[in-house]
Amino acid sequence: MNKKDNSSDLKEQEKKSNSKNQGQDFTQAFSFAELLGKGYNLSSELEQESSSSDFEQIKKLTAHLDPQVLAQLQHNYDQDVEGAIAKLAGQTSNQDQIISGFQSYSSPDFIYSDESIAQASPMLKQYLTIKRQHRDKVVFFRMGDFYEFFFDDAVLTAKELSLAVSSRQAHMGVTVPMAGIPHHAYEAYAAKLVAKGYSIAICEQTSDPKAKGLTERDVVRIFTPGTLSEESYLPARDSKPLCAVYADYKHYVVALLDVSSGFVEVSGLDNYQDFLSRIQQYNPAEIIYTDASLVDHPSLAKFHLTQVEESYFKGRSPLDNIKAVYGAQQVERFNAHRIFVPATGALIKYVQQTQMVTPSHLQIPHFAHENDLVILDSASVHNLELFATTTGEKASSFVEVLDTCSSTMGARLFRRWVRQPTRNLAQLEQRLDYVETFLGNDQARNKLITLLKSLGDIERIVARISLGNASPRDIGELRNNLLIVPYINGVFNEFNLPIQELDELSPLKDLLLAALEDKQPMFLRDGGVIRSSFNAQLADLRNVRENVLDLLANLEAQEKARTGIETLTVKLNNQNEMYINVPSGNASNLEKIPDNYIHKQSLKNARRFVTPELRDLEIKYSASELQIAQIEKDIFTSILEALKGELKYIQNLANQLARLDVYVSFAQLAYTNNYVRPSFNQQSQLEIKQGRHPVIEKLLSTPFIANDTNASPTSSLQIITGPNMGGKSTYMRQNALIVLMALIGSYVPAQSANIPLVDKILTRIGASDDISTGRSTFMVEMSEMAYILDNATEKSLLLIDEIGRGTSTFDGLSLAWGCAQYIAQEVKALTFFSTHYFELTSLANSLANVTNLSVAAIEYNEQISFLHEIKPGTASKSYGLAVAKLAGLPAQVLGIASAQLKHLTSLQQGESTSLEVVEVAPVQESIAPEEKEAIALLEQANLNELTPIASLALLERVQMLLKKRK
Ligand SMILES: Nc1ncnc2c1ncn2[C@@H]1O[C@H](COP(=O)(O)OP(=O)(O)OP(=O)(O)O)[C@@H](O)[C@H]1O
Repeated sequence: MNKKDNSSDLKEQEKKSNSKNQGQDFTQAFSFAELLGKGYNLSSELEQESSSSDFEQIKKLTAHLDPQVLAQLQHNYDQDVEGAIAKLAGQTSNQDQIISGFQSYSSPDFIYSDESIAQASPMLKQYLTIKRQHRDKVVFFRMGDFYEFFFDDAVLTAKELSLAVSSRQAHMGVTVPMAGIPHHAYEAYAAKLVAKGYSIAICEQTSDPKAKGLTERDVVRIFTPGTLSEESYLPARDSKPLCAVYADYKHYVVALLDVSSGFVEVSGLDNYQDFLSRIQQYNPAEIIYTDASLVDHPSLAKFHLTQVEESYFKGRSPLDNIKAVYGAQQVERFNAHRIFVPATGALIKYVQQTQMVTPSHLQIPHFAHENDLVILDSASVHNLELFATTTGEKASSFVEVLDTCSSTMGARLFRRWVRQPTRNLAQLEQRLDYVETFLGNDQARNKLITLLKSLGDIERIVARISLGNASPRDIGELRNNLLIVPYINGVFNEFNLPIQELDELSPLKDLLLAALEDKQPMFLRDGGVIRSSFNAQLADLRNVRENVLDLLANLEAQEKARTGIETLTVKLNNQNEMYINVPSGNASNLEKIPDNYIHKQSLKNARRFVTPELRDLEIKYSASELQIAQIEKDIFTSILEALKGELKYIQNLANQLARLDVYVSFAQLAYTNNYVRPSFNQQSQLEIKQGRHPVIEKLLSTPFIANDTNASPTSSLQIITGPNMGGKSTYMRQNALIVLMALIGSYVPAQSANIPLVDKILTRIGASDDISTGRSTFMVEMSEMAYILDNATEKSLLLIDEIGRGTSTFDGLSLAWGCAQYIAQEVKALTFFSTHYFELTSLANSLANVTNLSVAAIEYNEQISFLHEIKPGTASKSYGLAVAKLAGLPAQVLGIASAQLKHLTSLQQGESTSLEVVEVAPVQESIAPEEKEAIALLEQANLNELTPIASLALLERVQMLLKKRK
């Protein structure tokens, strides 16, 4: 659209606004109101631009509107943007109208060229210069009371945030769409965009907007999906971490940072597949990289990938950044792990660049030692339903069902542990010792749960203090939490074993107790943050404000007594002026006026005076409001500074509380669900007595059948056969989940469990097309299998469920056999291998480390009943037809299938040569005539009229018929 079109748009609006029902045309009026709102706020700058004819037009157009309608719309717009927009969207019925004419708009690259910037008006020049540096972000450009969006950003925000888009004068022949939001509502809008995966640059006015000339502007904060610390952008019980990835010729590195808590972890992997798995495990909200080939893999396509300059990762900058944040001591530690430097340094720089401060809350990086890591491939995370079920539902996932943490800090730590199981034995035993201790006293544990439930999110408050966006409410919350800590320490004494006490941070607590009012406002500007008792000047000023009328009354009484003028009054007017009023009708009054009264004003019936004392009070009173705000601000800032100095200790306390919460919740889980403490071994032995599936047992309404597991290097490959629906997948998953639970330090659902410290849990369960990468079911299956065969070791745990289903029977069987034999002979990992190919069970005849297991089922009268019991040996048959019957397949189909099954069996035994079409007569209704009669009797009975006796007779007849049927 060019300028001509644009002005014709405005003419069209003018025409509409002149029409009789202009007041009812909400949509139209709304956009005028919006324009007007912008016009007011932009006026000084727009008017300075020689070519601001559009501004003139806006003024002209809005002048036609009924002022009342306009005022109301303006008010709606300011008070309730969301509501006004929703109303607008509702009335326009379709979003296209809101962005009329801009659907296919795209601003050309040349508008960011030097030439374009040179030709732009001053304000646009400023905008383009800033936007040129932030092309990949939506720029929130502050203009007066609004944040404005221009060009593509305007069209994008109009679409994503349902804003009305207008256009200003064209630049270089290119239409300039613009949209805007009121500044005070920006958080909600920004949160929406960030949730949709956009990055945002907030550009503020950095010089006084009232001063002459162009207001200076600069980007003060960048929001990206992985660098958020504000509560409104983050899920409470999970984190949105940032990852940096790097590789040299030998190693792959993933560095993780949770900006909202300061947690940093770096892992080095020696192969690309493990590197990919590690990223999946972390599930970052954003990944930064410089080398594109490193992230060019379909499994990473779902992540928000941000390419940064090479200097983030290379040269001196990374080490300098590490030094700036952690000091020389940590640099030495990094010297021993040089490969960790680039990615860690890049993380720090990215946070500096987006938050515009050097973060002081980053925790000492945890180097994930390769010997401690347990790799979970993405198939395991998916198939073990750790964070969502395979159908995408969150509520019945492992973490949701087992998260009983009392605080959000604990809930996030629990999820982090689930993502990062460990095989560091000392660490696991220490966690389990705590769980055991807390399990030891139910009453004390319940007290701890109550206390932990009242905790706020200290971890995130620490991050906000460090990044400079902590609110008074945050600090009030911190104070309240510090008050709880001594009580928690008190409960520790009730347990049998000694528990290290939490640091109560008493000096800090005392400071906050003394300084902060009991209740804190959200914003400092709302006032009432600091206690009067904390600062004498503040007390004095508040006293003046709150007690001014009393003070004046006292003064009045005092002056009356001193002067003897009975009718004298001391007044405060609307302009905050104070004076002594002496009625002048009585001459004796005037004679009594003392020397220190200074004449202020003479009225017809009175004279007004001030005294030095009264003037002091007046000055104090007028200035008190601003002074109070200033004093509160100064004190609050100094408190924040004090807290920054103690950040490490507060963070340490937050970490301790989070861990405590997880231990207590593990103890509570163990108590309510009858879990047991696992033991560990390095010999790849998995021995579980009466193991259960931790999630299914909680969701089933019927009792869960517990099963034993005994796998070791002498029986490392366990082939499981049995009917569909028999419980094979459940059994395999339960084994993996029990191992995983043990490797995060939890008790496990079993009577006893001896768990191997496995290096990887790799899974191949179920078949699904991967539409996103265009791979067929069979291709996905084979790729996953290839990864497993390539990466599994003797120390791994493998779950393989029905490999070879997506191709012909013989191909499938041969492939399944090949994989099973290779795993048994070469990989030697502990493997649960479920299959419907009975042929595979004969592997056990020739390979010593292969064991056969089967799921028991009973078939009676063509009905199948599942026992869900796992037993040694091979299943006698597959019961596929019985299950199909259960599922309701037509009887005729079952008849054909049954005949073909017989043929196939004889074919295998060489008795016949090929399959042929089988004719099966339409199956007669399997229902007996007696049953039919019984049903008809029940159907026809009028229950409203049946007497009790007749009902009994009917029941008797029905029962007799059913007994008679064959
Ligand atoms: N041990 C158990 N105790 C109670 N119910 C169970 C048990 N194991 C499985 N089930 C129930 O049986 C259902 C089917 O189990 P599962 O999916 O494990 O069977 P399967 O043998 O793997 O079947 P298929 O071969 O068709 O994949 C489960 O959803 C669960 O409700």
